[in-house]
Amino acid sequence: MKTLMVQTKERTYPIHIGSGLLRQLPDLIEEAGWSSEQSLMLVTDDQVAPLYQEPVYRSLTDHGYHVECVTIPAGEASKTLLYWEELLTKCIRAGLDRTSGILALGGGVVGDLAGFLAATYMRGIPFIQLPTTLLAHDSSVGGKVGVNHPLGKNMIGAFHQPSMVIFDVDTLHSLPAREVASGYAEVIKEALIYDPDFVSWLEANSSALMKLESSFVTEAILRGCSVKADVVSKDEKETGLRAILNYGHTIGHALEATAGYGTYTHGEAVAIGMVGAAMLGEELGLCPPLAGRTQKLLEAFNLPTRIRGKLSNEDLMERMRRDKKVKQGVYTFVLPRNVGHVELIHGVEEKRILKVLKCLRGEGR
Ligand SMILES: NC(=O)c1ccc[n+]([C@@H]2O[C@H](COP(=O)([O-])OP(=O)(O)OC[C@H]3O[C@@H](n4cnc5c(N)ncnc54)[C@H](O)[C@@H]3O)[C@@H](O)[C@H]2O)c1
Ligand SMILES: O=C(O)C(=O)C[C@@H](O)[C@H](O)[C@H](O)COP(=O)(O)O
Ligand SMILES: [Zn+2]
Repeated sequence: MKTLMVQTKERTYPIHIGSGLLRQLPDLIEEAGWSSEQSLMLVTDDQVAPLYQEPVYRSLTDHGYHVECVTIPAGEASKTLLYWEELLTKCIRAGLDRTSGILALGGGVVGDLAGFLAATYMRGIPFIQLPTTLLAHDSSVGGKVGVNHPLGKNMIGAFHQPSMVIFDVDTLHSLPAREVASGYAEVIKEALIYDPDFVSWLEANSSALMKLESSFVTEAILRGCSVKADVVSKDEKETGLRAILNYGHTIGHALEATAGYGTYTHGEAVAIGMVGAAMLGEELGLCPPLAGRTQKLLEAFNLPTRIRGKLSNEDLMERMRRDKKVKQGVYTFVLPRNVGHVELIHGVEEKRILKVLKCLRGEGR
């Protein structure tokens, strides 16, 4: 098992990464000060439940915990206020109190929703992230929790740090290929924003990584989580630096919401968004040519690099105007300066974005 630490004002907590960790859950959560006197709620989705709920439930109840299990339908469409309210009702009915804890067993959807539940139930109770998707190496760390609104991604939420992240890499072997690829989009993002050597390593090892060869995937998760943990430790609430973790997300989030949640996976949308950001960086003369290299890297991980389907520019632009990084109504993007280095740029002209959207539809380059 490898352990990284996240150090924020709210709390310092470990990210444990390794094989067989779900079997060691009772011992690991004890490290976070949890004990069988607490009631627990285990939140998961209906695709993860048949795979991993039972062993987790059994190991905890065998150690004397009282555990209530709740399941949401799998997929982005469940990350809503409706399911949040339904889960709150279950917490109240189950009699959870301020000493209770929530376990989020699943991908980013479960983690964000269960985390928001933990942030808001009785004004905040502890929770532990048990990520089961590759993408969730990103979502489980850093305390951004929340739900979508029909008008925009993650528009409702909070910062609420988990007490611990326990990433059992064995769970990745049941992931559909599309979700493996999607998870690598955020790994590639972490490399592109922070670490040129990491980018070269991903380029050199895409084939082993896509096959989920154990030492490679563990290293990718460790390096990705290190970037995330470092950025979050320096700027927990996104007053500055943390915005770089949003690379590719201005276009990405607009695509997800406009196409309908779940049409693109989050990672696919971010992949297209990163190509768009590289094109925009080039268009504005901020960086040397990077879009081609970005695209090649994403393609090596079977990720899309062009917009598909009929999505209107008006709808996409409207979503981008509502992006959470926007201040004083001007379009705001995280854009590259070079490989491994990005910056937050306010006031990008509409005509430049429209030109990039045209390229992303395969009409310009
Ligand atoms: N909070 C953050 O900092 C942050 C960071 C990145 C992404 N996110 C959010 O995360 C969400 C995307 O997360 P995701 O990609 O994990 O999606 P997800 O949670 O929908 O999981 C993807 C699919 O994989 C299934 N699945 C999960 N684990 C599995 C396993 N081990 N074996 C088989 N199937 C499994 C799920 O049931 C689902 O169908 C988005 O809502 C995104 O906005 C949040
Ligand atoms: O942790 C962050 O900060 C990120 O931006 C990570 C992103 O990968 C993630 O998708 C996050 O949920 C986006 O945050 P948002 O504030 O743009 O909703
Ligand atoms: Zn993301």
